[in-house]
Amino acid sequence: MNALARSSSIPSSAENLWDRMLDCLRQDKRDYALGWIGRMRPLDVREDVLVLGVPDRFYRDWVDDHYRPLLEATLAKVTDGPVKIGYEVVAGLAPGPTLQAAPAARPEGARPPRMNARFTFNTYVVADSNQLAAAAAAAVSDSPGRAYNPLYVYGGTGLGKTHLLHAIGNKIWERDPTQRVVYLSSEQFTNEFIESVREQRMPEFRRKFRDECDVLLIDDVQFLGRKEETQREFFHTFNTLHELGKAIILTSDMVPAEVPGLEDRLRSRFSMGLITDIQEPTFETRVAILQKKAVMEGLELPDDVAHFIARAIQKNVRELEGALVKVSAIHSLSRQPVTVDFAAHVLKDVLPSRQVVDVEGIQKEVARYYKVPVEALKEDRRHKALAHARQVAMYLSRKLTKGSFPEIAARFGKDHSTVISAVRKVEKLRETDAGVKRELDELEAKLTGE
Ligand SMILES: Nc1ncnc2c1ncn2[C@@H]1O[C@H](COP(=O)(O)OP(=O)(O)OP(=O)(O)O)[C@@H](O)[C@H]1O
Repeated sequence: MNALARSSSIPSSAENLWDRMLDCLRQDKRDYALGWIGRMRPLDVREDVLVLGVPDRFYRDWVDDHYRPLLEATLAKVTDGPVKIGYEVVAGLAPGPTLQAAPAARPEGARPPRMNARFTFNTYVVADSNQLAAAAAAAVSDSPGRAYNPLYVYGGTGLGKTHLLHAIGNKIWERDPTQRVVYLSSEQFTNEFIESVREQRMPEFRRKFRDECDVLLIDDVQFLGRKEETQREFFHTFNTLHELGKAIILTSDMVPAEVPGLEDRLRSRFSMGLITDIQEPTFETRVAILQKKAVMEGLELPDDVAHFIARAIQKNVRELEGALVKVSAIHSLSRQPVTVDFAAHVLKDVLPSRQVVDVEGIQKEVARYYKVPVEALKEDRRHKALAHARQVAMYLSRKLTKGSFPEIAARFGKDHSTVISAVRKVEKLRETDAGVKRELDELEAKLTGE
């Protein structure tokens, strides 16, 4: 029996539940949402899902983007047990209000300015490289102002700091849209401060950041360095919010102690809560991120292509994402299948030439160099020259693609112990045999373009 029907005090029919939800929304003064929500029809209760009828897919996506948290919170109030909202398109239902009309009809329900609805915990891949930062961010969004105040997240460019900052703000706001979440970069804070001074609007500025703020999210806090007046204002903003138990979350590309020109009193304030870093993602994390983003893009991404891109772009998730978007866009325009060759071609301008090296490319180059057929590299023939070429190709595959032994072995139709012993043998030869060293140097130069 499903959770909705389990409790005898709970209405079992979809209509009954829906009426109670609408009453609840009116009582909670959420009438602004009824324009959209009120046009849906309760259809059914399946497992733990209340299924609502919507006129079309556009309507469904809009309602889901804007009202799912409110709908699920309201559903939780009128029933118990884990319950979710589902949608089904029903022809003939009245179409929704126009998009333009919607924000005016629901001003207090609008997402806080500058907040990106795409950056959520659901779309964030957690791995070793960001585990602590993600766990701390989740804790802060569960108990804002109590857990780790301030939370200070630092790390290199394009590694997901801004994403986490938005995820915290989105989660707090989605759970309770009355929470006043203020997000901006430290540069924007500086600009607003300067403008407010110039236009004599400081009381308004202080009201915004001190009185009308429950959660302050400041991105790239390192830009406060050497801005003395702004730092002074920020110091007082920080103290006021902190004393009131309001949550403060900061990101930066370095630890507070290293931010040039940052006053000591801010350094020590920034270190009062938790300082945590985000490291460069490992190969496995990069693959996981690509796979998640591919699902979001609606792109079917074969594993070997994900591995190829993840090997080529190692330091920056933004670039990783950019590469995937490019592959996806050109695939949908050209309808060409997504293969490693296709990705290498599409990304040739994005990737430095040494980065587009893959096992197939290495096999071709090595075969050409030793004047043997490519296919012979994948066979078992023990002819001395062939065995040498095969071992060199395995060694270079390991060195230049950073692929795992089993991955490389699969490309040669061998098992991984064969690749391990080939790599060891060539490593030794490189040190002891000047001829082999020269061959390897020449091959590497050809393959990497260096
Ligand atoms: N772990 C992750 N999971 C999913 N997406 C990620 C992850 N890390 C980064 N991204 C994505 O990479 C892109 C860049 O991330 P973000 O803007 O948060 O980086 P940043 O660390 O703030 O960079 P910068 O210091 O340059 O501002 C975003 O589109 C973000 O969604």
